[in-house]
Amino acid sequence: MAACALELIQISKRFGLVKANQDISLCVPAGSIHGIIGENGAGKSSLVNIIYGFYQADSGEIRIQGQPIKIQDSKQAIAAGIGMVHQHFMLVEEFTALENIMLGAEGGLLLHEGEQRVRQRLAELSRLYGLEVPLDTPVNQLAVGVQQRIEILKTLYREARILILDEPTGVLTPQEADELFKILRALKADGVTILLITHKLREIMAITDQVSVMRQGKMVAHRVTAETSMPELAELMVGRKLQQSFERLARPTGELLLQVRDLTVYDRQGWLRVNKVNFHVAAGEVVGIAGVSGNGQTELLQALAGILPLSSGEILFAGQTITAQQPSNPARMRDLGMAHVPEDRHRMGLVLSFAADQSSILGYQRADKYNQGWRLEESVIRHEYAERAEQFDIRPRDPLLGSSHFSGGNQQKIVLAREIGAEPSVLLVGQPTRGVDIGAIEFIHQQLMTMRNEGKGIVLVSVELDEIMRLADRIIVMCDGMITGEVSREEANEQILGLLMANALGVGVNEQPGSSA
Ligand SMILES: Nc1ncnc2c1ncn2[C@@H]1O[C@H](COP(=O)(O)OP(=O)(O)OP(=O)(O)O)[C@@H](O)[C@H]1O
Repeated sequence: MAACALELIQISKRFGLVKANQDISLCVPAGSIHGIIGENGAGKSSLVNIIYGFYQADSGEIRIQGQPIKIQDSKQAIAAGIGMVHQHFMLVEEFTALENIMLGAEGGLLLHEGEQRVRQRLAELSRLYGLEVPLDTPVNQLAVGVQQRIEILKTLYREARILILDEPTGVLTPQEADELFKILRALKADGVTILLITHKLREIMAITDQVSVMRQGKMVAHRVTAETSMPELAELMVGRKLQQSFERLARPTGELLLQVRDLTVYDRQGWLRVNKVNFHVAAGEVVGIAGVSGNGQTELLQALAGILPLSSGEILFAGQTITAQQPSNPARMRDLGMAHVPEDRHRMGLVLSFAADQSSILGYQRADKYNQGWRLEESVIRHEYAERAEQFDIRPRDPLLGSSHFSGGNQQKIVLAREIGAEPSVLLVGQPTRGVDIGAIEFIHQQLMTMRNEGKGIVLVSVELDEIMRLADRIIVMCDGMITGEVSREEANEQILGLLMANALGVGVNEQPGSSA
């Protein structure tokens, strides 16, 4: 086996009472792709944040190419040849790709001559590893997959030879994930060492050479990928066998809960995002909305939740008609019985500086049960949070811990527990299991199915086709803001959905098969 490009020796890290990492030892052989898996809160992000200098280990040693090294900040990590692509990108959205890549690399924006040099180098890197990136477009106009390529390019421009990716496919479509894997294989072929954190065992099997399993802060197993299997890894991660199916009551769908007619929505930058969309949701059904991310699904959910204004068309919900002239807002939609789990929990689902129990009532803080005169009823909030944390297995249980201090998957559970706990008649849910471990995915799917079986309506946006096909009764596909098709649960398969996602059938504005009007 090749020498360790990166070696960890008995790394430990505590946050208050939480032992995030306990005596972690790991050797990542040079030029290999090494996976790390583990449940939410197992300590994966903490570990890579230590390697990248965001956190300091309480004890233990890091060695790069056999040499012990102290990494006190990200500058030192970069100088040691380590690059990191975070779960949440670190790009300045208004800047172009080029500006982002240059930012901080050579003291900010360069003179024209310098810029040409940078462009040349980036062109070389792009060619070498298949990293196509439009350099002069502001980042906020680029698809998520492209933004991620910018992050990778940025690390390579800084000469990273060890690349850490923290859940890189959580935000990608299957096609974008395939692209990423091609890039990772090209990097590996060139001798780059890759450390990959993911919840997706299929990805582990497809791309890694070795895999290490973490549980509750400890490293519990190492395997050569070719010598293990998904069931073995799943069991090592959660310490039990997973249930494969859940109860889906065969029930006739009920009354119409939500109708959307000719809905057109522009985003805050003035781009047309939702283009004359028609669909409905009945009681007792999950309507899945599939699509490559960035094709209007986010804005559709936001318009339904009262966050984005309608440009034209109407939403009929709970006896109310919402139009451009008669707009709504999030508080009113909540009062009417619409709950929303936003796709981006960091920006919209939580206030990161709030304690967990405060985040758990966000948006519902005006409800009578939480208020006593002018004051918030803290004991009621705390009691309710304790119940939800127990039910959703939010770890750690501490209601006073800041929301930013929870692991990604546990933050997601806080948001889900709040919105499902509000007992809406329609739940809008975007990427419910992004960053969530397989045990928790099973639990969340079960919760959504229970809501459906109880006669609630669910609009489920997900880039995970497996998830949509598992949960949805009907699947609507969006491309370029339009509905390009609708398939029943029985008809759905990856090929059909893939074709509709690419609008290969060339559906236009006036011939939407998803129309229910
Ligand atoms: N800054 C912090 N302050 C307090 N506790 C923290 C902090 N960062 C992490 N923790 C805690 O450390 C533990 C490990 O968290 P970590 O984010 O490393 O888990 P993870 O395996 O990456 O989880 P996920 O898959 O959900 O992203 C968790 O219990 C978390 O709440």
